Amino acid sequence: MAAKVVIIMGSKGDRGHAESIVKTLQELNLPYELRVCSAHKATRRLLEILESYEGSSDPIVYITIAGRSNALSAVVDANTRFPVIACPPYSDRFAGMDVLSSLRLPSGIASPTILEPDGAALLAAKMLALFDQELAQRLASYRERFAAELERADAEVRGHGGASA
Ligand SMILES: Nc1c(C(=O)O)ncn1[C@@H]1O[C@H](COP(=O)(O)O)[C@@H](O)[C@H]1O
Repeated sequence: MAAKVVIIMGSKGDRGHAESIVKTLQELNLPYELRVCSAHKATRRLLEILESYEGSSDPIVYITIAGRSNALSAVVDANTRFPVIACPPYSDRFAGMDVLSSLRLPSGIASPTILEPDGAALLAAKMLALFDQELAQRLASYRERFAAELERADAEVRGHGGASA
C-alpha cells in the first residue's frame, strides 16, 4: 500500500509554503505530489484533477494551500472521498483576515485548518498511519524527538536555576 499526500496549491506563488510542508513529509518518508490549480480560476480543471485520484486504491490525504479567499479547500472537500486539510499561507495584510475564509464553511464541508505547515503534514501523516504500521512507527520516532528536546532543555535550564531540590 502506498499512502500519499497530494498538496494542491492555488498558485505557483504558494510554492514556498508548500516546500515547508514537504520538509516534514520528507522527514517522515511519506510520499507526496505537488499540484497547482485554483477553484476560483480553473474549476473544471480542478474537478478533473480530483477525479483522476478518486479511483485510487491507496489512501490519500489532500493538503490545500490557498491564500486570500480560500475556495480551494472547500471545493476539494466537496468533491472527493478523501480527507482535506487546509493550510493557508499566512498573510498579515488586512489584519490577517484572510484566514476567516478557511474557517467559516458551509454545512457538509469538513476541511480542518492547520496554520503551521509541519502541523498540516503531521495531521496528514497521522491519518495515513491508521492504515500503515511502518508509517506509524516513523511518526512515533519523529514525535519522540520533541520530547527528547524538551528533556534536554529542562536539564539545561534546571542546571542554571540554582534549584536545590
Ligand atoms: N485562494 C485561492 C484560490 C482558490 O481558492 O481557488 N485560487 C487561488 N488562490 C490564492 O490566491 C493567492 C494569489 O493567487 P495568484 O498568484 O493567482 O494571484 C494565492 O495564495 C492562491 O493560493
